[in-house]
Amino acid sequence: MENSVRTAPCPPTALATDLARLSEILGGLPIGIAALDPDCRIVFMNKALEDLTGFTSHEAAGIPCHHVLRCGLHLRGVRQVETPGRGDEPVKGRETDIIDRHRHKLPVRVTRIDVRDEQGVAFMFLEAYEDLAPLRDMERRLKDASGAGELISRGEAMERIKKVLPAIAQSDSPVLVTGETGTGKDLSAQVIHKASPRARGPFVRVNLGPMPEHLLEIELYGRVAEEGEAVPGCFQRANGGTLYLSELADLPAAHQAGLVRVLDDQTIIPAGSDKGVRVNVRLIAATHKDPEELVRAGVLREDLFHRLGAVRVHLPPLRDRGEDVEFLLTHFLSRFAARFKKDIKGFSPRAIRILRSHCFPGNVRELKNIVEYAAMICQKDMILPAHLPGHILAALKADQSPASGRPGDNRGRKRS
Ligand SMILES: Nc1ncnc2c1ncn2[C@@H]1O[C@H](COP(=O)(O)OP(=O)(O)OP(=O)(O)O)[C@@H](O)[C@H]1O
Repeated sequence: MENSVRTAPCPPTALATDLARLSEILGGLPIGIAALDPDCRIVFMNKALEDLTGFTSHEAAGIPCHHVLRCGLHLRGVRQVETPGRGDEPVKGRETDIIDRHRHKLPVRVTRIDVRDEQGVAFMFLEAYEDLAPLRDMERRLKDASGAGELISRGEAMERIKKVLPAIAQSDSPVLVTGETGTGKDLSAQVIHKASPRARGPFVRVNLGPMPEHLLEIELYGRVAEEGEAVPGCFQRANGGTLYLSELADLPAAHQAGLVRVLDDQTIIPAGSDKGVRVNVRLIAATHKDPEELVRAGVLREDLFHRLGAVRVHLPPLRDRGEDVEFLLTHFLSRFAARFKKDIKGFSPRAIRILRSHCFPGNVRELKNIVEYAAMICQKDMILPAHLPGHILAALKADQSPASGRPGDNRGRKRS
């Protein structure tokens, strides 16, 4: 404080002593505090602001504030510095960004108060800087949990499933998610993770689709440093969180046996090592095939199926979800219209008839893609048949042909 008082031209001596006391008190506050003189030079900064800016109070004393407090408040417009007490609006809880010691933008909330003498003349300004980064981070996490990652539905089939997901999330058992492609297996796994006590841990997604054996081994269990650079496997990357393995049926039998061992003792052995590494991972596996049939065909090991299948979530195809189709069409249309900044009010009766009669072999993914395409090319306030992708109209025509014997309804068609 001594040095800060030294460079402040205005405060009377009594105040200098007061400031020394004040800085001692302000030093312990978790928000950044700066005192400025009437020329907007730094008089002192407390510890929190020193940590944020990377300047000590001693270094900053006497320097024009915009060199140290590099935020919108001090670097805006023609006047460069918004001068306190000279006709500018009062600064009370103003949200802006400040450049921190690492040259990163940090969101802050700034409040400024005038310190006045007996005549009411402001001779000093105190500014408080609240770090909003933790708040923004929490807002982002809440948005992720309830916004983009939400399973949208209205029909009974999905509502029933959504009701049991929170209970599944609370248990730590492995889960097997089944359902055709695009029914939301990956999304359901994310929902389970986000609602579970592991939500703060990582969610790691691995596609077990075709991969050479030796790479699969490394992808699953990692590699120790002796064989080159150490590579953490997906179990290590997911430590403390959830590992989502899609396309379980593509996992070769030898690796399935390894997976059973990991599920039993939560220990992995990285390639190039003979030492086990303990991991704390919840496993969610998925397949778009019928797991019982896979066991019968010898593709899925029975012991793995029993460990994974104790908790099962089966997502029905979209064609069996009744009112979900229209609900999802409306939901995605409002989302994409907003994203493309278009004022599209809905679907024309004919467009909705066509969509209603489509079987959506790609399920929700296909529906979402169709709406995205239609919203992108639509220049009217309504989605018309002409805005729908060609394959929908072609499928409709094929179904309407006399040879099909099904005039205009292709809902019963299953994905091949
Ligand atoms: N009920 C739903 N509400 C909102 N979006 C959904 C829903 N179901 C699926 N989606 C969206 O559809 C797309 C496909 O979903 P997801 O990847 O979860 O399906 P999947 O069953 O895992 O597919 P695949 O087996 O092909 O990997 C994603 O963009 C997902 O966000």
